[in-house]
Amino acid sequence: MKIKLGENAYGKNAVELSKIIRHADHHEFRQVSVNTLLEGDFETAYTQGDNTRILPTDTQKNTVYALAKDHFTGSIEDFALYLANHFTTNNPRVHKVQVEIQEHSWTRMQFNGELHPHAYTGGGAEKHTALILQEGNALSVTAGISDLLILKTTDSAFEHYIQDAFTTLKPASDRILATQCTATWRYTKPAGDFSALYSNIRHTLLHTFAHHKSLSVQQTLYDMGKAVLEAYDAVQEISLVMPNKHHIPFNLEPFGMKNQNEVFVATDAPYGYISGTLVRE
Ligand SMILES: O=c1[nH]c(=O)c2[nH]c(=O)[nH]c2[nH]1
Repeated sequence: MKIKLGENAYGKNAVELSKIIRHADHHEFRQVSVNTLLEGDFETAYTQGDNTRILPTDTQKNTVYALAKDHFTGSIEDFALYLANHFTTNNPRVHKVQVEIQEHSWTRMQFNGELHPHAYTGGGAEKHTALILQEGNALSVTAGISDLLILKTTDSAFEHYIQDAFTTLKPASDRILATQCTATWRYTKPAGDFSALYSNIRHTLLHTFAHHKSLSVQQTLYDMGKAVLEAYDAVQEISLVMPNKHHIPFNLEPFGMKNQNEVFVATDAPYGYISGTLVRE
């Protein structure tokens, strides 16, 4: 029997890095988690235990911290591009590099309308994400938001679906719409003002979610993605995952009370899983 090595890659995951950027009048605090992944001419490491071509994952981790000192000064996209380029140009055995960064959101405290110079509150689960793929000179930049918890208390319905022998769901003309949204979008070019693009795209996603009259999560997902592609030429395509975090009306009739769409059971599981990618035709 002949066996050969198929696809393979190696790198360091969850390199947890925080940084203070000291500006004249305030401290900027950043916290990221970095994954590096190398693909290339590493077959003999797997087949023969020959490590002579291997850049250890420990060194990859050290490289992230060392290069952060002077090169993590702006967006996570730019830092990931710098890291990918470093691994590509310094390691001829590497054919493809993937650098993935997740940034935790920290916001400066505000008192009497003034931002505090060095005290922060955490932003919960929401993260800004970036993924760089570099293959020689070819680069792709994908950015995104993960775990964006959003909810609206009206302007959401779900009706006119299939009714079969197992249907118990009641049509809802006015329901809570809640999701922990993950959005990822690929940029057309590997350069740009990625920080400004990120906050503008985030704003467009939120604005569309808030202002649109939803007939389903599927329709809301489509409208959010469409709004981004219409507003930003820099975005080539966008994917959204929007789990439906159900809030189910609680039956108050046994207590002689009418539930006027006010009291709900918030459920974790099971949950609806709605996803979609929007592309330019
Ligand atoms: O927006 C929704 N889409 C569905 O596909 C679905 N299915 C369901 O039970 N509730 C909902 N809501």
